[in-house]
Amino acid sequence: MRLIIRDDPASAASFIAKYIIDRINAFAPTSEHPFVLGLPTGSSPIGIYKILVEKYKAGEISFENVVTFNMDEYIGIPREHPESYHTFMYKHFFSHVNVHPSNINILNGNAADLEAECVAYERKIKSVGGIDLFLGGIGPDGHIAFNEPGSSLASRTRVKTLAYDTIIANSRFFGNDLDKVPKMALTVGVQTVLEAREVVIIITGAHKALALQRCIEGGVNHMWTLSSLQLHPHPMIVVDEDATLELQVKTVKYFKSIEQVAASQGFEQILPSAARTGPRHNTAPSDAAQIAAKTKPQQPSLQTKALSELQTQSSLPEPNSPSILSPKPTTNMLLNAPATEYPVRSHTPELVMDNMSSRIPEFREGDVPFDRLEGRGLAASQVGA
Ligand SMILES: N[C@@H]1[C@@H](O)[C@H](O)[C@@H](COP(=O)(O)O)O[C@@H]1O
Repeated sequence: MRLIIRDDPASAASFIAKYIIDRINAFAPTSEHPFVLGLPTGSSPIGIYKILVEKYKAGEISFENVVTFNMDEYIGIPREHPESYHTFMYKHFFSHVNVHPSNINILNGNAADLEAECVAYERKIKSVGGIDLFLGGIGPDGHIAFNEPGSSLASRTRVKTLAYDTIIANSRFFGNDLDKVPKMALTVGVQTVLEAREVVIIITGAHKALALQRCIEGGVNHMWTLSSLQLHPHPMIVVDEDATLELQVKTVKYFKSIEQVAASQGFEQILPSAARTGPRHNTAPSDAAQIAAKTKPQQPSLQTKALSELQTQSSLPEPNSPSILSPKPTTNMLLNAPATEYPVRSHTPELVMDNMSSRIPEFREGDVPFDRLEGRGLAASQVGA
């Protein structure tokens, strides 16, 4: 788990936008091998979309070969409704960048058969090779997408009844009239999110501080569905200072120090490599090897070996089609990483100056360092050195 803490919502958004741009550019997507991006709605990601649009206009990123999947959509309001998630996405992002309309996927909350719509969505995600990076936000009750408290942690895309808290929270977009807020939605499931190769979450504001605390310092729990991220190999949560208000001071200090120390020592965010996730259905082994080569392996010989081992065993069985009543979670390929694989790490876009090492007393000759940390300072002679 990486928890990136920034002063304010704008700095958190800037961090994530830069991170996504770096990831897409490093991936170098093509039409045969597109980058698959999961996207959220809500007020929290608006700042991220704004920067992505600016950077697209400045020529720093292209969405030409990016396929998108949105997290959720209300049931029963027209797609043209000002508060539909279709409208939101076109207003804040899609209308301003070069993503192909045919590469945009948003659940249809007016489908004649809503359950078939959900099954088809999961199938479509699999058909493009899975989601490379799922960006998300949370509700004040810790829900991710519309996976309300009590949602199964094995859930997949499905019809969901909204919790009263969510209806109240979202009524601000419907003239504060609870009756106008849709009571149901289509949403990707917790398992759908967990199967993304990377998950990046933005959380800002004091009203989400309790949720962040429960999700990070508490156990994995279906009442705070974001806590399921503890089971993901590469989760990154980016927050502002207000969102940390319920965390223990030592938790905040620790995560801040991770960022600084890890960057200085070369242990930044682990990226899902081709070897870790397995070749895509439509990716020839030679392409997969090229992708692995592009991601700056630290020990190429081991990584290449792991990749070729994976390729020989990688006729992964085609997953059975999930169904709403009997979701059959496919084996999480992320957890099948060969033990011999060396991690590939991302570059941290910006650092904050908080270094845990500055709080550790300097070592003086004759000291036993571990005892100094305990404040007991035994001389070397006392331990027979
Ligand atoms: N379904 C969406 C979530 O995906 C989103 O994370 C949440 C938070 O929205 P906001 O960022 O406006 O607080 O709103 C809705 O419930």
